[in-house]
Amino acid sequence: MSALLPIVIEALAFRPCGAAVIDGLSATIATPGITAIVGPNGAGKSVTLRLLDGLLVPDGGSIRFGTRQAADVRRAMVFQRPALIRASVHDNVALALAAEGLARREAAARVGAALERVGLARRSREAARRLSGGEQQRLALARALVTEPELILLDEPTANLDPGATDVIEGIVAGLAQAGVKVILVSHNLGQVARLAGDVLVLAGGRAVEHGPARSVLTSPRTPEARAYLNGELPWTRFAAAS
Ligand SMILES: Nc1ncnc2c1ncn2[C@@H]1O[C@H](COP(=O)(O)OP(=O)(O)OP(=O)(O)O)[C@@H](O)[C@H]1O
Repeated sequence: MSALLPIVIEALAFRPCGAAVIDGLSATIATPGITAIVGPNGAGKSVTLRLLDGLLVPDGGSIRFGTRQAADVRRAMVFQRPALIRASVHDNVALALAAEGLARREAAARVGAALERVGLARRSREAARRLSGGEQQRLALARALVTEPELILLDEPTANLDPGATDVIEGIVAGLAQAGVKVILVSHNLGQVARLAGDVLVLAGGRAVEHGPARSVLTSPRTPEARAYLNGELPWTRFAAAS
């Protein structure tokens, strides 16, 4: 199979109501493993993930996935708040396979393997809505994994979770990356970014302001926008003070 990498984002624009939400974003994601996208609220991180997933269509620019046609890239996205149906844990995962037309036995095996991977195999008959927040997020991960994605897009997957549940999710995500799945993770948890990511892309105002190895971006950011975000400053305070 031809390569998924590099993912080349070029002059990407998204202007849903005239005003630019994504404003000429360019970046090349060339390394396997986990890429983190960070930046202040409203920077355009979630929209970028949706554009990468194909859920939103850009108004300009392009996203290329190695030598592959975008439509052939098996992608899955996990949202901050998992949208679950009123059904069992098993059926919530099986739903993701509905379009694949698999034989019942094969579908059941795939669902079982995905639930095993996130530690929910024994809970498969329970009602999904009765799971805790952390368990629901693991279920959302299983629903993404069952489609056997090459690229998984995670939008703040641990934003509402306690440290223990966060640790479990981080272990699953690290395992996916080790197994060769390309992961792009949006997170405000900079400790998590330091633990997981190989490279970090910083967005501000719908543009990429910095991109590099996690260690150097997190410890010595080069641009004022990245420094402002990573130092926990409110950017408008900083820039207003400078003007
Ligand atoms: N589908 C959409 N159509 C129009 N505007 C949108 C859409 N999705 C998001 N926006 C707007 O785009 C801007 C960026 O939103 P986005 O959710 O990408 O920010 P973010 O960087 O993920 O922020 P946060 O850290 O707060 O989650 C916001 O002003 C938001 O209201």
